[in-house]
Amino acid sequence: MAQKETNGSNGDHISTRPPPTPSPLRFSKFFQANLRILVTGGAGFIGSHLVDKLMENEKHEVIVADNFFTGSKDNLKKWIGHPRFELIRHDVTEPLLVEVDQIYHLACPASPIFYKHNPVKTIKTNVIGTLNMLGLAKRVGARILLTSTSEVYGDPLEHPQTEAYWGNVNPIGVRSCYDEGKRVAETLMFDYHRQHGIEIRIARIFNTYGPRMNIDDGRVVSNFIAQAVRGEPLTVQRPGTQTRSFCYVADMVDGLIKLMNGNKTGPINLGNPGEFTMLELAENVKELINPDVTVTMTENTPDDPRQRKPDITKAKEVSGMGAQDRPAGRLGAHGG
Ligand SMILES: NC(=O)c1ccc[n+]([C@@H]2O[C@H](COP(=O)([O-])OP(=O)(O)OC[C@H]3O[C@@H](n4cnc5c(N)ncnc54)[C@H](O)[C@@H]3O)[C@@H](O)[C@H]2O)c1
Ligand SMILES: O=C(O)[C@H]1O[C@H](OP(=O)(O)OP(=O)(O)OC[C@H]2O[C@@H](n3ccc(=O)[nH]c3=O)[C@H](O)[C@@H]2O)[C@H](O)[C@@H](O)[C@@H]1O
Repeated sequence: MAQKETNGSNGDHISTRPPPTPSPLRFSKFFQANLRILVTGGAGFIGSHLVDKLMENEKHEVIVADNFFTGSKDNLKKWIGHPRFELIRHDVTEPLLVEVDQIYHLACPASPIFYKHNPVKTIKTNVIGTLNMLGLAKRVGARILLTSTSEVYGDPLEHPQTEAYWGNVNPIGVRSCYDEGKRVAETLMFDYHRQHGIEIRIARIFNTYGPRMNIDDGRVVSNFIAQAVRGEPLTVQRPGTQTRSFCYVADMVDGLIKLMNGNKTGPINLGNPGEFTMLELAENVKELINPDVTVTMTENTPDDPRQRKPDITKAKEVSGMGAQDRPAGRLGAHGG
């Protein structure tokens, strides 16, 4: 079939190839909900909050597929046994056959210490896992959203980062299994979109924080809070002037749902442009939680990005997605 594409830099790539038709099984007599939604990685931090939000809509049926590497059933315990909810222990590096209308593809360890723990598995999850989910989307005619990352910009030489920036990424470093893995995942999404007409959405998520972060997964917000609560020194990795921009998880989930249901393919940056140095963050946590703790400088890890701040102009264009644009206030303002 003839196919025409526009490949604009404004997040609205359009393939004129019609999307695949839903499988007839989707409309079997067991079908009840208006929308059946698969969330891979739904037992994790962001995924479980996304499931909570999706389940609020009584017309949704939600299926979670997760291998529980970094996620936990505990995050979903309030939904286990619910008639509109199913939990499958499944590794996305293996094919999955389910009849769904939308796929939120989150499965991937996100904390640097976990994704570096088994880098070959991490890249398999990003590449083979995304291929499998795209194959599923093609077979059943589902729309698929990938949670990519600000790490696709690597150690960015442009600041703040717009979606048009191609990044500065080390292809052979210890973070490459994750950042290059996500870059390949984005490539696969666009190839399936152009070649097969799959309806795709790509979110480039910037550092997100909130309840259910693993206390011991090494991410900076949970590390500092846990250290402050225990009365231990806050470990700022050198030089401490590196920056990050932190988004509250409820805002992230709203952004993901709006992106999925809007008409832009992305990639679209999702995050809060409020930018902190790690030293500022430590001082902030200290002041809010335990003014008696000290701040200590420790060794950093290779290829740590020196600055990161999203340009969220495009996110704001997707109707009502300004929720991420919180003032660059104190992290505690959300009580998360
Ligand atoms: N949290 C952030 O700041 C952030 C930033 C950028 C991008 N992201 C992306 O968002 C997504 C969710 O991140 P998170 O912070 O909730 O991480 P998380 O580690 O809490 O959740 C990831 C989930 O995926 C599951 N998983 C991992 N490998 C899998 C596999 N092979 N098969 C099936 N399930 C698997 C884990 O068990 C876990 O439940 C990830 O794709 C991550 O790359 C997160
Ligand atoms: O938002 C993103 O795109 C990425 O952000 C994070 O990766 P990173 O920014 O390295 O997250 P942290 O491990 O929380 O580190 C943030 C900064 O804090 C510093 N840090 C970390 C831990 C600590 O105890 N002290 C400390 O100063 C690190 O050196 C780094 O500069 C996530 O964990 C990735 O999954 C995600 O894709």
